[in-house]
Amino acid sequence: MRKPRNFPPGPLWIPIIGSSFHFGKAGKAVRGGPHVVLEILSRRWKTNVIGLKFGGQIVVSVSTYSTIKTVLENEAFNARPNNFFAKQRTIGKAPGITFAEGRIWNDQRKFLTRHLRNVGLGKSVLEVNIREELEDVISLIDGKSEAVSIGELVQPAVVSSIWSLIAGERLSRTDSKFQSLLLMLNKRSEAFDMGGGTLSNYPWLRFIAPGRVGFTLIKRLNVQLREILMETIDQHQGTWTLGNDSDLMYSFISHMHEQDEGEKSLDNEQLLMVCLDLFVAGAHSTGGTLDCACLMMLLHPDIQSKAQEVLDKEFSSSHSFTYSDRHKVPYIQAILSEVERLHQVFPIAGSRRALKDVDIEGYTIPKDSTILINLYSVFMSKEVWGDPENFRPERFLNDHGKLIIYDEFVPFSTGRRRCLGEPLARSFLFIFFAQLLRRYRILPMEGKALPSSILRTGIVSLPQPYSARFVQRTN
Ligand code: HEM
Repeated sequence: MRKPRNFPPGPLWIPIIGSSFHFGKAGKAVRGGPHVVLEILSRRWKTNVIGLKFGGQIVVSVSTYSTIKTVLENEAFNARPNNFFAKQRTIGKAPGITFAEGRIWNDQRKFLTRHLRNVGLGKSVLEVNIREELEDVISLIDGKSEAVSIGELVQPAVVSSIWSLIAGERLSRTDSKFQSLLLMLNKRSEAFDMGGGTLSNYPWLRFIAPGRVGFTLIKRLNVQLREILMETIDQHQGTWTLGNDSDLMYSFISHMHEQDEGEKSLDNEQLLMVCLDLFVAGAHSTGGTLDCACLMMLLHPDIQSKAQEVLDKEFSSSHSFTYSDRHKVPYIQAILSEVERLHQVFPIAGSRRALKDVDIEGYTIPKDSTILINLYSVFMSKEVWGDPENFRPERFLNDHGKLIIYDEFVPFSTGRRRCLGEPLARSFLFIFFAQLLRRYRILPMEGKALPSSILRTGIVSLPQPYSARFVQRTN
């Protein structure tokens, strides 16, 4: 295939594999994931818009804040790629929320935003739920005499919080349903890391090496996840009564009853996919960010000490944190912001698809191209941050110690399709982080090398597994 007319510059296309060879070659020369390679290519070609082709897919990567904002605010980029990866993640035929578009996306987005506002965000229901999870994590840490792998403790807590919002019940960590859900979500994420990109670009590989590209595992996990979620959806269908919107499943069933005669888009399949999308989008991202925040405290003891001084000054040791406490401790918010900036769990924000031919910075992006939004380029911009490679929470504070809101700080993306769960993620991160730091000194393991701050790149970038000592503070 020849490059389309007025296509953005980028590496040479080779028959069948497109830019993969040159992309891979550029990748070998740098340390870091695809976002780093895209940034290098962008500099090499002196452009914010790079044109690529992976297998049969035309891909365009955009970098720098102004170009990214232009793309994210353009309705013509408000769809997601419709490739093999997208089809595999949908289990059945329903689009859910993350891969929905057009009228269904609009409806589901409005419905979910309203529901999350009503039952959760800013309401005590959500905070009670987060606090219960936190107490569980604290009891597990207190029960350990030595190494704590905080990532392994907090990720189940996020899954459990999301489950409570969805199904209105709290599952104990030892509950077999919860254990299966957690295991499957983790394995599914690993399987997509292993094969997601390859399968999207070369879907025919599933016939040749289904095991190696993760296809067999993805299929099996889809069936198992479906069973767990459908069982709970069926229970909700059986017990639903008019006016009971106490959890997301009931609320969705009410919404189903409201849909126009003959309208078929809202059904159990769609509810199943919405639930799965919330787990997939929210669990590893929120858990991974908190894990990173603890790691940064371990690696920067001076910053940890300052954070603890700030917390000790404002709150007693028996204080139970709420999200509104954040206003009293901007330094804690600054630390979390700096973690989100320097260690992005999504260095490439959710990919988009061009709904028509669109001109960006003088280049023509062909209809149906996949657009990669390289947030890494924004967060590592020298022009914006001066010293982007340093972990320096103070950059988020003004001379009066108040939080600075930067336009360029968009870890949850921007535009109409930005993250739906941001307030949930932010409440979770603040309450957990503040309470853990108020209670524990996070220390390295004695006699062991310090853990690395370089993240493992995958669909979500996460810290490499590490252990720390969580020593209870005395005051
Ligand atoms: C630190 C945690 C999180 C980060 C950094 C994050 C970041 C993002 C980003 C960058 C996107 C792509 C937006 C775009 O395409 O422009 C996204 C989408 C999304 N996120 Fe989050 N997210 C987090 C937590 C959560 C949580 C807790 C939930 C819900 C439980 C959630 C639900 C979603 C959904 C449903 C979408 C797709 C929205 C749509 O397509 O309309 N996220 N998130």
